[in-house]
Amino acid sequence: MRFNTRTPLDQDIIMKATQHVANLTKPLGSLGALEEIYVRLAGITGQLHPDIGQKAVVIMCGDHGVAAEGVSAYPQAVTGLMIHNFVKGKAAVNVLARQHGAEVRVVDVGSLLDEVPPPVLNRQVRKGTANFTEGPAMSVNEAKQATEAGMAVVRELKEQGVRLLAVGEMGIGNTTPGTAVAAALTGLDVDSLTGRGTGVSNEGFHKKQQAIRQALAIHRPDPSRPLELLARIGGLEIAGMAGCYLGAAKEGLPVVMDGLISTAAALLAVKMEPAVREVLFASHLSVEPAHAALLRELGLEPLITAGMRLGEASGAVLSFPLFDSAVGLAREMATFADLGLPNPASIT
Ligand SMILES: O=C(O)c1ccc[n+]([C@@H]2O[C@H](COP(=O)([O-])O)[C@@H](O)[C@H]2O)c1
Ligand SMILES: Cc1cc2nc[nH]c2cc1C
Repeated sequence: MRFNTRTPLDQDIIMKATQHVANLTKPLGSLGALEEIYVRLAGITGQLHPDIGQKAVVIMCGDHGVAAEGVSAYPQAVTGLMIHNFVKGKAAVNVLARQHGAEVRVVDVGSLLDEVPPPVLNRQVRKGTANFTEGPAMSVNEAKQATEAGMAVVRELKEQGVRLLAVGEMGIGNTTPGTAVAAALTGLDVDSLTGRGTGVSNEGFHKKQQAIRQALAIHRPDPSRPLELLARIGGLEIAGMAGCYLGAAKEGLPVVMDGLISTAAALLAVKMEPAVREVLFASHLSVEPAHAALLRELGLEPLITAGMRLGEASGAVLSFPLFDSAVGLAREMATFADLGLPNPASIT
């Protein structure tokens, strides 16, 4: 399957933005990652002064059959309970979204809930994945449906005026498929990639490594067939997030990833459609070891290292003020020309 995306970056604006940021009244390169953010936002939006005013966060939710292996510190019912918590506006991501002016869109692509509380979008493809230590997590068609649900949500948000997006997830057990996807895509060994997720016990940690190893042995996932890989060892919310990134590339919308699971979905989306890489931004560095490996593979540096491992797009939303700062600095700072100097090189 091909997901058509347009070529996102405007090279002419990139050149102008690079020149503009070099002419600001500061030592060359001294605003570090903020300069890169600004230039890339300009390239994606085609605007020398990018409009990222209207922001949204998408939280993809799904349950996992592999939870039956005892791989999480929390019971599976917490996925549904947290969906209700998002609706009440009481989860960490709701607080951060209020603080940083972002709308929260919760999408259920496959939790175990029989009744999905409004205004959560009910896009359940099935009620949780199958246990991937026994068979494929889902069918290729189900993975495709969940991916398309993510693409559709992003299209709607763009139409509603959203200009900067954060993507995250909720799904008890999902650091297990997240790590399996990371192992399959990076080729690194399971021992070095597996972390404790929500804080699983030693016993659970060994079961988790065992489950991942077994899944890789049974399914032999092929990185050159990302949709099939996603169906075999991924998850419904992972597919939904991959669709969000594909949608963002198609719509020319900058999109901020969160931790391990959302970054695994992003690398899958890049494997499906390489142009996705151009619209992706890393926010924080999760405690999960597989997260650093995935970011390395994507060639992206996290902005924040805060020892977080929450998920639900919390790290992504936390980074929003840095994006506003990047754009505000480029818009409001004086240039050397304003000080009567032709260009920064003439100062030395
Ligand atoms: O984003 C991360 O890097 C991250 C790291 C650890 C845990 N999580 C969250 O915790 C849940 C998965 O953890 P677990 O232990 O149940 O696999 C899921 O809801 C994620 O949002 C998220
Ligand atoms: C309480 C709780 C909240 C979460 N948010 C994202 N993942 C989570 C996992 C748990 C257990």
